[in-house]
Amino acid sequence: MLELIKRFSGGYVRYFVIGPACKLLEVFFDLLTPLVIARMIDEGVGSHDAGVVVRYGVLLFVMAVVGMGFTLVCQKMAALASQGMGTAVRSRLYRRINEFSHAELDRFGTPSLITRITNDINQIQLALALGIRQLIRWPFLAIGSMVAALLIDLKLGLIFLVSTPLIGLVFWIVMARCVPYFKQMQAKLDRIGLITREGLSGVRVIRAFVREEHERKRFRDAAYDQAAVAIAVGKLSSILNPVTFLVMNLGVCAILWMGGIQVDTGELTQGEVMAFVNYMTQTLLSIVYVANLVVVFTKASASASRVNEVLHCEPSIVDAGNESVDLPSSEAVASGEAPCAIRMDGACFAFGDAEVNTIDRATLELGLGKTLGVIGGTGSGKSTLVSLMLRLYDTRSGSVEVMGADVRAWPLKQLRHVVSIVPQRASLLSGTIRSNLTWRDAHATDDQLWAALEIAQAAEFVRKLPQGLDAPVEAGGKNFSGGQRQRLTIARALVGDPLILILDDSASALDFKTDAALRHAIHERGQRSAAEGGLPLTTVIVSQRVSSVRDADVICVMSHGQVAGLGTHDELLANCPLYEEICLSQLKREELGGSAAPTSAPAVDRPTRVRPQLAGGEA
Ligand SMILES: Nc1ncnc2c1ncn2[C@@H]1O[C@H](COP(=O)(O)OP(=O)(O)OP(=O)(O)O)[C@@H](O)[C@H]1O
Repeated sequence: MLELIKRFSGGYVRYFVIGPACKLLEVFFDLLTPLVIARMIDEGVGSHDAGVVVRYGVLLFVMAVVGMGFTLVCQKMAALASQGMGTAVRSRLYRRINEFSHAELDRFGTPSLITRITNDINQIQLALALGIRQLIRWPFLAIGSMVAALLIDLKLGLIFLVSTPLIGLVFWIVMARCVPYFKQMQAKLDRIGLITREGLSGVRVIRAFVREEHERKRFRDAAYDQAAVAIAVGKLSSILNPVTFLVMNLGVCAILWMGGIQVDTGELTQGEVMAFVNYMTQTLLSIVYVANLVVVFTKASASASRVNEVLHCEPSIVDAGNESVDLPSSEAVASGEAPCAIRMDGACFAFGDAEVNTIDRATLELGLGKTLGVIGGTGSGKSTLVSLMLRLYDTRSGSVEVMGADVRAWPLKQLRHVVSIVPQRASLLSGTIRSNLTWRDAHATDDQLWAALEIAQAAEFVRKLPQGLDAPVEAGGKNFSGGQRQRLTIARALVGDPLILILDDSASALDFKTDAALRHAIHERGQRSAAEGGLPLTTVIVSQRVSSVRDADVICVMSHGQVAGLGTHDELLANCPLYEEICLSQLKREELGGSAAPTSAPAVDRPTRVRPQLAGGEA
């Protein structure tokens, strides 16, 4: 917590000074009040002098108004500092999360990051506001009241010296037991967040599979789990108030009893006894508030360590800070001297600290303008393989090169402008079609957007929308069908003229005809840019469908994270049993043979070098 305050309190130091200073002045008036009341009783009430009572009454009123003025200033300072600092921490946290590579996002998990940026920062803001408003007030009020009481009468003060440590001890014992529960409560909140998020985002499929009861139970269990911890804390702390008030009231009784005797003997006045009772109440109530502050600060400290954990986590994928990578010239492409568009050499990758590689010694080369098809069973590593090509993850060993330069040497922005991916899950943000299409190029013209929509086979349905490019897109694109969402995300990836386009199973919701038309249009677009003197478009198509990859220049067959086969459709049919098996599971044998000429006619003279590598790494 202190670390966050040190780091983010920069522009708010004055609020941290003025706020507590005002509070101190307010405490001064609070301490003075019992003395004024004592005078009012002794000098006014005791002698039946209404004038004196009114005078002291006016004084008390003025003190209350001035005290309230200080309170208001302090409240304002607390609000400005806590909201300002909270916003600064939240912005920094959000920035840091955006810097994270997929590895860090996997490590923390989205629900936990959401809880940290919302609930945890709220706890910190609450603690900051209460800190400014009350951290000074209650300890000073407690100590001040005790000192004032002892100054009035030392003997009666002994009651303070017994009751205050007694209550302090009870608080200490209870708090020591409660504190460990607070951390648990935050973790349990994370779980509730996770289940809520899964349940709400997957509500359609949950209903389709009649899993409502199961999901309700899962949520109920998580909520009860969290409630159990909260109840345990509640039970422990429930003894605090009764004990405090018991001790306080016993103390008041003792003061009235012993004070009464002293009033009889003339050692004390009635007003002083009343002042004593007020100070006693103030002291013990202060301890209650201090204990509440301890609870708030303990929770905030648990939250602060969760926020710090994210802030201290360095993104594993950072820009090397290099100048931009030079792209091959069209002359180099024409003369066949251009480097490969993509080259992997023994690339290995594993998620987190896993011992087994998810991608194991992947080696392949793809010439500029060529098409790579990636096929394989579910979970064989297709998506992970292509995510290495735009450095969403870093390899453990081996290398990945794009246009002849290691992906680590590329400025990330340039790499991700050159390589454009359409992820497996079509993701659209609320806004308009235009705002979703211009992610890669904010200045794209309408003509460019329509051209991308045409290639993505999306122009027809967008044209039918009354607002066209400005048609609204709801959160997650839920006002579009799965196939329409996929086509819009493909169009988005095409805007800004990428040189390498990766389609990660992103046409799965399209019918076969539209899928074929899409691949044809992408190929034509590559041909056009090459003919116009630009660099040809290189395409990577990840798919479970043989029909989507069979015409690719190179097909990479993935199995258990390894490249089990690499070659054209015909070559693989001849030498990769796994590929043949996949083909036969989707096509009749007579549909397999004598593959048609590739639709993606070579755009460059440089042939794609094929290095088949069988499962287990043997060549
Ligand atoms: N974020 C992750 N953390 C840990 N393991 C993961 C993660 N993402 C994927 N995996 C695992 O890595 C393996 C490869 O996953 P990947 O998504 O690359 O497979 P895929 O071939 O694309 O599958 P599919 O065709 O079903 O999309 C799987 O076993 C999967 O469980």
